[in-house]
Order: sequence, then C-alpha cells, then structure tokens
Amino acid sequence: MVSTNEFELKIGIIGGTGLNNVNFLQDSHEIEIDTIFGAPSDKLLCGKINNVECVLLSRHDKNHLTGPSNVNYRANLLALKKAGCQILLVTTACGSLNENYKPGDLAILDDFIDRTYKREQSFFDGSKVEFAKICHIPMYPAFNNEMRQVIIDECKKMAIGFHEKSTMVTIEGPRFSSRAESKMFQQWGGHTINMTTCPEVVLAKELGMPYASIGIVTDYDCWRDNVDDTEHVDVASVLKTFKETLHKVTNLVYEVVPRLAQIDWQPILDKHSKMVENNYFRLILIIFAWMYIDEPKIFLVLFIFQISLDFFDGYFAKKLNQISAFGAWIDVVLDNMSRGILWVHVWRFGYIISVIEWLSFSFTQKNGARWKETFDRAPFLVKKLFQNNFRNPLGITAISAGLQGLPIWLYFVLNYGSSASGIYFYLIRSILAYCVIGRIICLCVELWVIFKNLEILLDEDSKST
Ligand SMILES: CSC[C@H]1O[C@H](OP(=O)(O)O)[C@H](O)[C@@H]1O
Ligand SMILES: Nc1ncnc2[nH]cnc12
Repeated sequence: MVSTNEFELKIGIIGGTGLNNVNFLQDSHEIEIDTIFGAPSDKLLCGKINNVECVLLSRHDKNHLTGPSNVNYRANLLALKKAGCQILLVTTACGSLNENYKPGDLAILDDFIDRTYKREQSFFDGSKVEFAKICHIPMYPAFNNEMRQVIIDECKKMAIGFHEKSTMVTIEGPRFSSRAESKMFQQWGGHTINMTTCPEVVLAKELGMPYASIGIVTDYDCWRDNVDDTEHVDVASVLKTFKETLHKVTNLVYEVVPRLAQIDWQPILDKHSKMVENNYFRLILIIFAWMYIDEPKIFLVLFIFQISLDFFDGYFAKKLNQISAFGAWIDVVLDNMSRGILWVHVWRFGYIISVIEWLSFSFTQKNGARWKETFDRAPFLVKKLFQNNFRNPLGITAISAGLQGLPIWLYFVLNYGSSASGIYFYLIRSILAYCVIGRIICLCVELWVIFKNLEILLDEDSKST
C-alpha cells in the first residue's frame, strides 16, 4: 500500500533534455490533455513506479523540437495538475559554474537566479477568470524541502556523486552563455546553469504543487581558463555526458518515488482545503444575512462581515500561497449569490441584473481555447476594464462601485437615505450616480461577453450540422 491516510499520491515527472523519449514507467498508457493556457509539450504518459502512480511529461516533447523559450510551461504544469498530480519531480541537464560540480554529478536545486526575459512567469496575468487575482508569490523556499531531503538521502544510499545544494542560473537561451556572462554568474553565487528552471519552479509554487529538481551536470559551461577550447559547452558534450549519466538518474527516480509516497502529504497540501472551509463560513453568513434582510442593522453587519472575509481570505490566500482555481471559482459564486439576494430585494426587476451576472459568469467559466480568442479580439472598453486585473480607474468604477457597491448603496439608501438632508442628501446622490455609471459599464461588458459567446456557440452548432 503506497498511500498514507487514504491519500493516493500521484507524482508528475517532467523529463528534461536526454529524458525526452525515455519511458521508465510500468503499465503505461498515453493521455492527451488540453488546458486553458493551451496544449502541453506532449502527450502525458501515465503509469507506475513501484506501485506509485506517476505521470511523465517530456519538457521539450519526445523529439526535442520545442526550445526552452517556446516550452508552454503554464500548460505543462496545468496539464499535470489536471491529470491528478499533486507534486512534481523534474530533471534538468545543466552546466557547472563551480569546479567542485563535475560533469556526471547530480545537483539538488535549492535556489535560482532568473535571467529569462521572454516567458510567461505567472498564471495570474489577468487573462483568465480562474486566475483572476494578482499573485505575489513568495519564493523562499523555492524547492520543496521534504522532497529534496528524500532525494539527498537516496543519493547518499546509492553513493552517487551529488551536491546537496545548488543555485541554478536560468538563462533565456537558446544560445549558451558568453565567457563574460559565465564568469559573472559565478560571481553572483550560481553553482549550475540551465535554460528551464524558470519559470517552471515559479508556476509550480503558484499552483501549490511541491516541486523538486534533480540537476544533471553535463559540462563546465565556458568559464574555465587554461583548458582546451573543445572542453567548453556544446550540445554534443551535453548529450554525451547525459547518456553516460542516464542510468544514475533513472535508478535514483526509481528509489525516490516510493519514498515520496511514504510522506504524509495531506497536511502539506491541506492549505487548499482550509480556504474551502473559510468559504463555507462565508456561505453561512450570506444565508443569515438573507434571513435578516428586513432588519437593516443586522443585515449590514452580516453582509459587510462576509465581504471583509472575502477580502482578507483573498489577501491571506495569496500571502500564504493558498491560491487555487477552485478558490477563485467559489469566490465568484458567493459574490454572485450575495449580490443576487440584494438586487432582488432592492429593485422589482433586480433579478434581471442577477441573471445577467450569472450568465456572463457561466460563459467566462468555459475552458475551451476559443474563450481566449474572445478576449484577444475584445473591444477597447473590455480590454481596458481587465487591464492590470481591474486595478485601473475604469476597473475600479465598474467592479468596486458598480458591481459590488451599487446594490449595497441602494439597500442603504432604501433604509436610511430618505431621511438625509442638506449636504448628506447630495453626497448620497453623488455616490449613487457614480455607482450607477460603474454598473452601466459592467453591463456593457457583461452583455458583450454573453453575446460574443452565444455567437461562438451558434457558430459551433452550425459547423457540426
Ligand atoms: C540541449 S542543451 C541545453 C538544454 O538542456 C537543458 O534542458 P532541460 O533543462 O530541459 O534538461 C537546458 O535547460 C537547455 O534547455
Ligand atoms: N552550460 C549550459 N548552459 C545552459 N544550459 C545548459 N544545459 C546544459 N548545459 C548548459
């Protein structure tokens, strides 16, 4: 039995250069997975190592036709997550920036220096509702220490030449470094150098997937003085050393995988379910607020409390790396529910607003690749609204004032507004006018989303008949 506490571990393994077309899984079969960020580098190979479920993905595809800058790292990680993997074990062929890290050695990464500049570094780029918030993910520790310790223990047992720590410098490539760069990276404290750790390690963190990387030192890059020019890195030398080292890596993975399955991963991955519990609490508050809708004081306390819970939940989720696609989804569901209750109460035709909100939500939840197309060709207003995750004057007017603020303000005016006089009267009316303008902007965007997606659905229907 390989699971602990009913938890069935599935390990995602990303094979780097030299491991492109090596199938070291038992009972394997291929599956194809698409993601909202596009297709991964290759089909996924599902199988087992010592009875532990694993999913193998070739980083550069089986034929190594995808260069390091063109790897769709987001799709790769999301596809492995979609395939049910909770943790990621990866390999990377790397150069050495330190005399002690010899070709043929293994380096267990513990830090990185990012020198890439052409890659998508985050799922949270504002283009997907599933990843709608801004995510300032902490990067210490970058690599999972439980996994690193298992790899280190197994290297010791197997008497493999290895290094417990390694700061990886990831360059953009595809070219190797110049000598001046290579020497500079040494001075920066880099031990090893490759072209793929970034943004892979960053994206794994964003998805909350523990990640460990085994570096296979294949060359001394080009910083060494007084050596023959033929001893500096080139693709042939990388592949030659890799070939000689391949058995070490696969043997190590065979030993590491069952040991990883003995770790109790549940508490480590539990951060996610904690967020779900907070959302249950929010749901209860919304239901109570609903029950007290005719008693404004109680209603407003409960309602504002659940909104602040949403705000702090989002804030701490980001700080504690507890962000999940489910969290983002349930957030919007609860928002729509609570607003729906208000709209129906404050206006006879309020249900129409709620229906429009739910309809546009249902369309933005569609994962098909064509959803992205709708945004690529969006009118100016829509693009502007989504810019910087709604953190722009138009976004704040539409989302904060129009979408969130207007129904609460209407409720407030309905219960307290009529007694206001003098400057308060004008203040209340001015805020109301600002919120109404925001709601009209929202309405335009929602209607655009709905009609654009209806157009796509009808188009798909007409093609299939
Ligand atoms: C073919 S040499 C350069 C290439 O090798 C490494 O690939 P990976 O990290 O996927 O093992 C390195 O990062 C470069 O992409
Ligand atoms: N010297 C090097 N620089 C960048 N990537 C590498 N992959 C293997 N060796 C490398």
